[in-house]
Amino acid sequence: MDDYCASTQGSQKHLQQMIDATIFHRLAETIETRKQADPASSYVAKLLHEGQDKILRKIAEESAETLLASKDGDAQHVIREIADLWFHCLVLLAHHEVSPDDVLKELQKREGISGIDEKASRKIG
Ligand SMILES: N=c1c2ncn([C@@H]3O[C@H](COP(=O)(O)OP(=O)(O)OP(=O)(O)O)[C@@H](O)[C@H]3O)c2ncn1[C@@H]1O[C@H](COP(=O)(O)O)[C@@H](O)[C@H]1O
Repeated sequence: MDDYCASTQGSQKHLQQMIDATIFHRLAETIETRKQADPASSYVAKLLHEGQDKILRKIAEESAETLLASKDGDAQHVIREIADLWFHCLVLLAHHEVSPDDVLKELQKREGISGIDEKASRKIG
């Protein structure tokens, strides 16, 4: 039993190390450091300094550009626009003092729950 617990803890630690190493987390850490940076030398600091409305405008802009890239049928362009969109969403999360982990945990909670079933259960209540 002790061996089992040790091995489970070992794999959980390994999993956590893998999660910590993702670009989402590295980028979120960089964005966090930019809260103290000079807006003249950092794009993220500039966005955070200009505030929520500027960040939301960028998200709306990048969403529209994603839509246009998709309608053009250009998958590589879609990838670049979604990268812009996700990046600006990470800046919005930092503005709200929350981490990408909170979003990942929300997705994890929904894992395996069909959107069709979830919607139907809303109608019953
Ligand atoms: N991943 C990104 C990233 N993706 C996109 N962008 C910037 O997001 C902007 C996208 O907006 P647009 O294409 O509309 O460009 P724009 O017209 O110049 O923007 P606006 O003047 O309208 O605000 C561009 O300036 C891009 O350079 C990014 N800027 C920064 N990062 C990451 O954030 C880190 C910190 O950046 P700094 O804070 O600038 O050091 C970097 O090391 C990168 O890892």
